Amino acid sequence: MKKGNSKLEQINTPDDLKKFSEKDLEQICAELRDFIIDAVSCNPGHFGASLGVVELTVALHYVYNTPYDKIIWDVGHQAYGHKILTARKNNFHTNRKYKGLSGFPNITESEYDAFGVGHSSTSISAALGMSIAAKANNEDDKHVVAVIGDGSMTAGLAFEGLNNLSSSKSNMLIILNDNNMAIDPNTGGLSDYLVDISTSQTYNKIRKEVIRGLEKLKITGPDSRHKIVAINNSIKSLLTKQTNIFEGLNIRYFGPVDGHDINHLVKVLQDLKNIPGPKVLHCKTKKGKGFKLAEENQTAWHATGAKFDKNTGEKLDHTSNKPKPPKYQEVFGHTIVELAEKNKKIMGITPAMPSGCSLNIMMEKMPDRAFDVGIAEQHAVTFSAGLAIEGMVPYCNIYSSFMQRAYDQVIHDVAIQNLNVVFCLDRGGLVGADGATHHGVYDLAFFRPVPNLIVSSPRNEEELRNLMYTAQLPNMGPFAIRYPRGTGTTTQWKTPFKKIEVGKGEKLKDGDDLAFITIGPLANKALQACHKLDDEGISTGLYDLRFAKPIDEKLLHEVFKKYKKIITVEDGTIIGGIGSAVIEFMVENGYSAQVKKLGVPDRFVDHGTQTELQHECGFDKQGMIETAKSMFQQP
Ligand SMILES: Cc1ncc(C[n+]2csc(CCOP(=O)(O)OP(=O)(O)O)c2C)c(N)n1
Ligand SMILES: CC(=O)[C@@H](O)[C@H](O)COP(=O)(O)O
Ligand SMILES: [Mg+2]
Repeated sequence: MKKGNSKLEQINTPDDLKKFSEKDLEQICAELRDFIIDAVSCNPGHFGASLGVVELTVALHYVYNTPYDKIIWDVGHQAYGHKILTARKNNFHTNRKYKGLSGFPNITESEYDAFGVGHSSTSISAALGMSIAAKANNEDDKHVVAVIGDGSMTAGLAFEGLNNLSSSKSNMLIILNDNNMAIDPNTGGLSDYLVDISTSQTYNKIRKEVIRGLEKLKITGPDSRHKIVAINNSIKSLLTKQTNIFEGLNIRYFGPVDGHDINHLVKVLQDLKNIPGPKVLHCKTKKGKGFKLAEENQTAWHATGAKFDKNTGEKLDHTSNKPKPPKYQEVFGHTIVELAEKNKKIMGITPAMPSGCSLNIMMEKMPDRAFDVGIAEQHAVTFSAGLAIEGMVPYCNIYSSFMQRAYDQVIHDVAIQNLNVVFCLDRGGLVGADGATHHGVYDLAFFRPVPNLIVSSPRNEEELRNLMYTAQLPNMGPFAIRYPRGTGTTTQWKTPFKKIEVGKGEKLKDGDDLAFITIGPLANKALQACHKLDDEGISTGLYDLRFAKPIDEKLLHEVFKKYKKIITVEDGTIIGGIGSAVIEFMVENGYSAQVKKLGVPDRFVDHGTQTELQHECGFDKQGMIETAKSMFQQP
């Protein structure tokens, strides 16, 4: 778009947008789409979802009086257009960067971000709360809109919201953004059902049969036309009620509408503003709309890991061509297949993250033994419990931060019954650009108090394999293996399986003055810190716990007998993690030492690269060295 002709250039807030006439909206949508493509091509982030809701975004801000009216974007990975139209266009280039804009709506960032999101399926419940609060605050003119995708609609939480909404007097609107995709193809009956109500096959089929029946009874004809229309209407309302899940719940259903027809969307939303009671607008959209490659390969373009050429789509990944270590998720994906080939009881479960956690490798090779259960973390855990109680060995892979959803199921359905469910917690630790909602930093602290549960974290890829192998050996019970986002350290990871003794840590280096106690891959950075400190005259030891539970008491006795200065290091909260465990051990066993805990402090950590965030929290190599030195400077 040439300078001067651009309308988007003149828009900084929704009020600016409203100054344009409806006939300008198509051009504004095209410019907004280009802006998103341009921005994400230079600064990687979520992509397809935002492209798919460009028209919806423009229509919503055109029709509603934001920020007074509330729009709640479920998950929030589709809200780039919303951010650009709400006073953040000029710093959108900082999206997901350290100290820059958040990749998700965030109430501290903008008054237009009505509710903080990142985890899915919260929008209906939050919108209902906000709409009831509006009534209580005498803001009867306030509109509340939840925008939720078909994938997010599969979660139990969304249905809990719907159930509550159905018996309320709220006027809120749910926009069901149906692109028939989650990150991977959406799974389960709901997505089929949405296709079904879109084409209204059931309604049309029954209607035709009824009309044929009436014709046979010879009550059709010109003079009985009005009767037929009346019968037709009552059949329609009956059938819609019976065949439409929302109508069946007393939530009026409108649609499906073409979510890319901006002018029609504006009209529909204007009409819906005047319709009281809870309602759903079913909007059909295409994920990746307007960028051919993203339309064709929606999973790969859900989020762009690297910069790309916006004309060709070619990824501009300038890292060297040397063989790279695999990502931890890939080690999981290949190893589970190897183990499942040997142990026929092994099954794989993921709640909607098959390509994210690499269970897709098993799903392809063993479709009857690997399941994507939709965005349904709670169900994933209890489903795994059901498999385990009948003798299967389920590997339930859930991103650490999404596991927060299923805590009760871990305790109630798995741990109390001591079932051999293997929890593979991918994305343990600070994850980087997704920020506070996605950091997997609570798992060590929330799993440690659960009886029966083994809590482990491998130092490298080889150990991940061996822990996965160990977890399926007889009489193991619930077994959690937590590993980080990203790559490990070696290309030589595919070694023969070896059992790791449960609860056994490892001394990695001997020293005299100070000991580091770590868990997970941070041991590798701690080792570098040790060498540097040794060079500078502080003789350091290094101990990798490997298990947060059961903790290696023998190893800890050895440490506390030898050292009076100890630093614990973990990529997790310093409250409740291994630092806390070590101090508990010290107190319970009557030792005294100066112990410093490094890890995620007692506050929420925003987004940035993993390196930047570890540095900010003070548990990178430099933080370890500085903390160690400071312990020798203090009286
Ligand atoms: C509780 C939870 N589980 C998993 C995810 C990971 N996740 C993010 S977006 C997404 C798919 C969402 O699909 P949909 O709602 O249809 O949105 P679309 O991307 O199709 O616009 C998933 C599984 C999440 N954010 N929150
Ligand atoms: C929005 C969301 O929750 C996911 O798209 C998440 O950002 C994926 O993270 P990974 O890139 O670590 O798979
Ligand atoms: Mg979708």
